[in-house]
Amino acid sequence: MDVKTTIRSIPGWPIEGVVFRDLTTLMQNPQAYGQSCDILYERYKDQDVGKIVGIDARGFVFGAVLAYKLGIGFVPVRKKGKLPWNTIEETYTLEYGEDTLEIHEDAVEKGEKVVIVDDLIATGGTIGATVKLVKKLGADIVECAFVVELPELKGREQIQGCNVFAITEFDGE
Ligand SMILES: O=P(O)(O)OC[C@H]1O[C@H](OP(=O)(O)OP(=O)(O)O)[C@H](O)[C@@H]1O
Ligand SMILES: Nc1ncnc2[nH]cnc12
Repeated sequence: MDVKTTIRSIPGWPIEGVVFRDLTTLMQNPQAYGQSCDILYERYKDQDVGKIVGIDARGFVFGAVLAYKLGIGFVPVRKKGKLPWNTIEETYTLEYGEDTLEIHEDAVEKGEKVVIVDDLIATGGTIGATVKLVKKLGADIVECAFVVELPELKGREQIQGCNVFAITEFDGE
C-alpha cells in the first residue's frame, strides 16, 4: 500500500499558512503503520546500529518500534524539563514556534552508531538541534530517518553532511 494516502492534511492548523500533515491517521491504520516500521527495519537491519534516538513526541511512535524490531536500545530526546538525569540541551525554531530539546548526557556512547527517527522533517529545526546534541555526545549518526519530508521547507539544509531518508514526501501539494 501507499502509506502517504493514509496521512490527513489539515490546512490552517495550528496557525494560518501551515498545512498540517497529521500522521495519527497513518498510525491508526495497522497496514500503514506496520509497513512504515517495516521499511525502516529493512533499511537498518544490517547496518550494525547500536541505538535508535527518537524525538519527542511523534518520533517515539516509530523509533521505539524500530528499536524493538532491531533488538537494540531506544534513547528519547525530550522537550525541556522532562528528563530526570543530567542533560545537555539545544534551542531551535520550527514552523510554528520555538522549543528546547534535551538528551541525557550518558544516553549514547562515543563512536556508537545511531539512527535518529522522527515522524516528519519540515524546516529542520528539530532534527538540527537533535543532530547537534547527538554529535556533542560523540555518537556516529548513520542516518536521520523520517516517515514524511516537506522538501519545500528545506529541512535538509540544517543537517548538511548527514544522510537523510524519508519514506514519503509532500511537495507543493
Ligand atoms: O522540521 P521542523 O520544522 O523542526 O518540524 C518537525 C517537527 O515538528 C513536529 O513536532 P512538534 O514540535 O510539533 O512536536 P510533537 O511531536 O510533540 O507534536 C514533528 O513531529 C517534528 O518533530
Ligand atoms: N506541516 C507540518 N505538519 C506536521 N507536523 C509538522 N511539524 C512541523 N511542520 C509540520
